[in-house]
Amino acid sequence: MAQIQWFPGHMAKAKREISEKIKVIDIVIELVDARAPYSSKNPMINDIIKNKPRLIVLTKKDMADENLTKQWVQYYESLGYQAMSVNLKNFNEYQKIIDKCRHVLKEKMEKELARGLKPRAIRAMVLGIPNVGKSTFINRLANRKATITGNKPGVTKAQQIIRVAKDFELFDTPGVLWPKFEDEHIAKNIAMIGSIKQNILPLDDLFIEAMTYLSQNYSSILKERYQLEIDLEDPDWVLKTFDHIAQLRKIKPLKGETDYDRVIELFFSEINDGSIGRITWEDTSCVKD
Ligand SMILES: Nc1nc2c(ncn2[C@@H]2O[C@H](COP(=O)(O)OP(=O)(O)OP(=O)(O)O)[C@@H](O)[C@H]2O)c(=O)[nH]1
Repeated sequence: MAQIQWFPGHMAKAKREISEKIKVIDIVIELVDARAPYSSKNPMINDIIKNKPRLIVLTKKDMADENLTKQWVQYYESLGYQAMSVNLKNFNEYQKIIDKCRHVLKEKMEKELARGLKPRAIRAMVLGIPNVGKSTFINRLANRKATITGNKPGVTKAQQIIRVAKDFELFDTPGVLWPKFEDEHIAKNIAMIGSIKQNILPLDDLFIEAMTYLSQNYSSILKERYQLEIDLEDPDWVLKTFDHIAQLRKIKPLKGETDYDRVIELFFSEINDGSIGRITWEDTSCVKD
């Protein structure tokens, strides 16, 4: 779960460090969370990475709504980016990511060879806001086959470039970027996907927002998981929802009242571990810029 507190100083430092590293890489692998593929993007990413080739990877596709994931991949492709969705817990997916990077850079590498330059490995860097799977991605590839290729010019000692395939190298630390904080819709979504601590926002509000969204978009999940049907027209729907879940899950009352905090805790733990079902918190109509 995300722990970073972002201050202007942190943001400037992250931006500076990434801009520096970008100089020695061929491609940026931008990870976003498939459950909120717009809200989990860094607001300044275009400015930070400029025209560097980029692959947008929607992670956690196993936790997201399949149809919406397709829609989002198509959306990013329609903007001219290479995009794909993956489940980083599945090792087979990693090869697809590397293949896609090779595809993106095919022409560039061929041109280099034609100019008489020595064949060399593609060099990539992983970027993304907290909790989108950056460490999972790097660690998994590194454990498989990690050869430290030593310090290269422009790379500080603490940061190594690791070779993960014959023709593919990766920075062993990711670029951690800040999320968009500016509007409530986005703050809610990044809380839902664990990129900011959920308790930064009032949890009861977040619970109500989530239940409203689920009843409008995923009523079948509510029915299946909690045998719950919400009537948003009913002025008492919130209290009824709390009572229903408390009863269903046998949550002990607290001083004769429903233990609201326990219900909220249980609900968010099921959201966080994905046991609630596959949910995406936004479709492409939410894009503003
Ligand atoms: N189900 C599922 N879980 C994933 C996937 N990718 C990552 N995770 C899980 O998501 C959580 C966060 O992954 P990390 O790799 O720590 O994410 P990060 O971007 O490095 O996070 P920070 O260190 O906060 O910047 C971990 O519990 C991972 O196991 C995925 O594709 N599917």
